[in-house]
Amino acid sequence: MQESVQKLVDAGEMLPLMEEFYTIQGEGYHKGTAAYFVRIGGCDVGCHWCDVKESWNANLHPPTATEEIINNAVKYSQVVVVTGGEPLTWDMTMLTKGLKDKGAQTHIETSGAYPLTGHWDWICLSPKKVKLPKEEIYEVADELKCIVYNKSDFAFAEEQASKVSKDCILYLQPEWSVRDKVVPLIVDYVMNNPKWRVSLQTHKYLNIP
Ligand SMILES: C[S@@+](CC[C@H](N)C(=O)[O-])C[C@H]1O[C@@H](n2cnc3c(N)ncnc32)[C@H](O)[C@@H]1O
Ligand SMILES: Nc1nc2[nH]cc(C(=O)O)c2c(=O)[nH]1
Ligand code: SF4
Ligand SMILES: [Mg+2]
Repeated sequence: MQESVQKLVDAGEMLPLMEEFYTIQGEGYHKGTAAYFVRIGGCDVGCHWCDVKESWNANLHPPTATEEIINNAVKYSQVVVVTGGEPLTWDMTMLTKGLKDKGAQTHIETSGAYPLTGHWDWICLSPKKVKLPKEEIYEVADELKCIVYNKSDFAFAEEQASKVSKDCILYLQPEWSVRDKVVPLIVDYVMNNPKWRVSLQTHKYLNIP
């Protein structure tokens, strides 16, 4: 990358944009709600079941002016979900300030593995064992969305739930490729531990992005 571009990316004035699309939030608390998704490339957390591995290598995604991302997003929706990749790889200050200045609600999907930047109306924290969240994000997470791939993920989810605020909404979401096997376990678990709720990737059932 050109040095001048690298500087702008470091400052959050440009971001490696992978894709952006207007759709229905499929997961978690806001599922069913129209939102504009901004997917930023770059992630080195390395979840083996990640459903967007094409996002990992930031160099494959063109550095795009943050102002351009903002001006485009607000044309479509008052709710903008920033995801990735891992958006907190980058400085989210400029992006979220610009979106909020234009009256948009800013939501983030994050593993929390990097320092929290940006001004967020909604933080969905989806912690990963392989790269744990930074301590600072637990107290400000609005929802905790733990992915269940096997039985050991329930213990990890409880550990993570003990770190968030009392108002944080707790979700268990099946890992897509093993959903038939883990959905019954999640259903049982939620009935026995009703502080948890089920989250499904409803967009995959609806065949929308
Ligand atoms: C692709 S990630 C991008 C944002 C951020 N890197 C993160 O992991 O939160 C968006 C959401 O999809 C979830 N996810 C990714 N792959 C999944 C899969 N195969 N099954 C279920 N959920 C998945 C993640 O846990 C996260 O909540
Ligand atoms: N419809 C839809 N809802 C989503 N919620 C979180 C997503 C993500 O990949 O971060 C996602 C996604 O990719 N599509
Ligand atoms: S942290 Fe998110 S984007 Fe990164 S590998 Fe895991 S699920 Fe995929
Ligand atoms: Mg997704």
